[in-house]
Amino acid sequence: MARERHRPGREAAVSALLETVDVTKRYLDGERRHLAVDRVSITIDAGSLVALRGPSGSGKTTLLGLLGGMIAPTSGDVRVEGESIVHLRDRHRTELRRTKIGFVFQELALVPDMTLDENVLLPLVPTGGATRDERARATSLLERFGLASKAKARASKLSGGERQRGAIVRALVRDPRVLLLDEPTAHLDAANATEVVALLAALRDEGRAIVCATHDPRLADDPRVDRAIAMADGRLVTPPNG
Ligand SMILES: Nc1ncnc2c1ncn2[C@@H]1O[C@H](COP(=O)(O)OP(=O)(O)OP(=O)(O)O)[C@@H](O)[C@H]1O
Repeated sequence: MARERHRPGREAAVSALLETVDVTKRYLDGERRHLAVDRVSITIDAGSLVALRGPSGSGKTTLLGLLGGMIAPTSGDVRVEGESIVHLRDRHRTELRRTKIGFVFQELALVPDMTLDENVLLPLVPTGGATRDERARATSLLERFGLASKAKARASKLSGGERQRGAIVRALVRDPRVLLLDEPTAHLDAANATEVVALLAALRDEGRAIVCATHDPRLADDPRVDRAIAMADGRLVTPPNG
């Protein structure tokens, strides 16, 4: 089921930031082929918070990976700000991913033996480390997310909620316009889940496109979510762009 919320006065600011056109991903699993995402066309606007829901194995994580250029499609197109990322050379795709897209994926959790501030600056290491502005930005993000006092704590000593907020800060350190999150409220208690949803809504209000794969009704049914899109067997259950 796709659900749309109308926000009066927001139309002028809205424009397509992310788009897939008939995108398909087929995994080769030994001799077997598995169709994880099947001809999905979806448009995600700037300034929108989207929940992607569906049963386990329906293709949510794969679609997130396709949207972020981390997974190469078998066919179809993926566009960021109107530019196809499918045919970009690897170097350009990596650069685009670094600058425009933030990921918070379950398997990319914080490094337990590093401090929170080291974790947050980690995405900047491949390009020569943080500049003074980037350090200042990381500090102000940690403050904004209520983590300033934990900056020097090892990630292994943080609570689940602090780790999740820390992972979101890390994804924001380059100030991307697109944020993709896999199960951002899983394993959080009610108070922490509510806080994460409020933070995502605030980041949406700054004009970002935010897509969350989620099983969690505390997120998918929250009134601050603009669209809840359901997947089943690799397909969108209802038209996504209405
Ligand atoms: N690397 C892979 N190789 C082979 N099959 C894969 C691979 N990754 C995912 N799949 C299969 O593709 C299908 C979709 O997986 P995906 O992880 O996208 O689903 P999901 O909706 O995110 O599930 P969950 O909610 O459990 O995370 C599943 O059947 C899965 O087993």
